[in-house]
Amino acid sequence: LFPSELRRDLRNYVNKVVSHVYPYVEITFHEYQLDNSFERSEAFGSIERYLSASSSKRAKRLKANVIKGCKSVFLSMDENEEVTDEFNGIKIWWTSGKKNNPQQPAFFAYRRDEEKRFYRLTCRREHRDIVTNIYLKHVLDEGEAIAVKTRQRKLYTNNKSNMWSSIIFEHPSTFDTLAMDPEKKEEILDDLIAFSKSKDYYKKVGKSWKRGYLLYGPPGTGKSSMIAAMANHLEYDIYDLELTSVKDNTDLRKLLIDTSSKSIIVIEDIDCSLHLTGQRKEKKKEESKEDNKDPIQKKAKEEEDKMKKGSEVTLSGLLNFIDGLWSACASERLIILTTNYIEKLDPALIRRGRMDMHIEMSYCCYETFKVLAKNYLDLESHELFETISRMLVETKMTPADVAENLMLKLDKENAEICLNKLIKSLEDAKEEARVKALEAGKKKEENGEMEQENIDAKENSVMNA
Ligand SMILES: Nc1ncnc2c1ncn2[C@@H]1O[C@H](COP(=O)(O)OP(=O)(O)OP(=O)(O)O)[C@@H](O)[C@H]1O
Ligand SMILES: [Mg+2]
Repeated sequence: LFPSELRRDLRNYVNKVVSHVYPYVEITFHEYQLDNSFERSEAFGSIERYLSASSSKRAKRLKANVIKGCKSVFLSMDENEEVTDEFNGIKIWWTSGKKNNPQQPAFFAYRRDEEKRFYRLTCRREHRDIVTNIYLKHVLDEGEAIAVKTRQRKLYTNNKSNMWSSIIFEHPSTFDTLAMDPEKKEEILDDLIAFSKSKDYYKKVGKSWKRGYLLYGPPGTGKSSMIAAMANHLEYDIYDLELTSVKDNTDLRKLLIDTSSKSIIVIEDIDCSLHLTGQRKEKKKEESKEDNKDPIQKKAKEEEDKMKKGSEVTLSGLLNFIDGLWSACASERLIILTTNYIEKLDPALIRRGRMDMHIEMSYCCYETFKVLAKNYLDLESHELFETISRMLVETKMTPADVAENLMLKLDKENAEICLNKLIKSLEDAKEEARVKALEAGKKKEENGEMEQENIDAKENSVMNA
């Protein structure tokens, strides 16, 4: 009856009128933003998690997904279900649905139906600003937080072919089981929590969202345990970077770009990895010699040097990374270096700003011992504690050694036997230290005598001459 043009005009007109009086705003979030996109929309995932956590109690028809390798069941709203949410007294409606797209090209036809899903938010028009500016951010943040909590965390290591391979990370160490000075522990915890919450702050000051910790101290004082405790506390993944199997700076960069957000990048025993220490100083010397050479020649020389050395990661490559040049592409990372010898490291590597916090893990003190006694023996106090406290001042013993003594190994062992075992070990250690000191003293004396003899001999020869 109607000419098609007129019909179209009329429909447009009706739509306009309806949208003018219709008091609601609708926003749709598709699972795949573009029809030809393979990448699942992050927002969709966050909304799904948010709704399943906050509204699934209210939705009547739910869909269960069992996550692979995980024992929990993940409930989400079924299709065409509606739930309401409240935010600051505002009512928001969410519906889930499926998009039917008959014109979908055959190429994408293998996609399962459920992969064309969407969530639609409806709110009153006058709430539009609050919903788009504040509520949606809240939903996305919450959704992301849920994802972090429920995901299985991984421990990644780099292999020879310059890729990360992962296993599930299940280290039992936590800040509760970590034995160290309680004040220091508190300080570290506060620092970590402040970091994990300061996304906006880092953005504001234009820094990439990362933080560096240097853990140093003798073997067996809990450096690796501390890293595991940090990862457990923040629920981050760990990337354990073995620098010696990274070929050169380019490979290093690639590995680093491959790391995900919310992770800790760990380089253990940095003093043993490569010749990072002092290398820069040598280079500087060379450079000043070559300052008057023209740049092309210089570059050629550098390349040649690199080839000769069989190309490897350099200190400056590592510094570049730590400075966030390459970590700028993604955020929320901790970088942790550990070493047994802090004095061996190039100061450039550990200056403040690169390594924000230097944490010393040291020999067992009384406070440390008390935590271990509580963890291993369930003991808060005992008459032998005083003796042990005194002995720990006199004798250096690592928490690892103390823990070893406190471990209940045989059925017949009890707390008192363990404490006595520890006292015995402390006595032995003290004796050992005494003998060592004596020997060292003797050697020094001998050396001193020898030097004196040398001087005497020289004087004699001068006199004779
Ligand atoms: N501070 C500590 N609190 C609790 N347990 C500790 C502590 N220090 C050491 N241990 C115990 O000793 C073991 C070895 O500690 P850890 O591997 O953390 O030492 P480390 O400092 O990393 O040593 P290394 O320098 O040799 O790598 C741990 O498995 C843990 O059980
Ligand atoms: Mg270690």
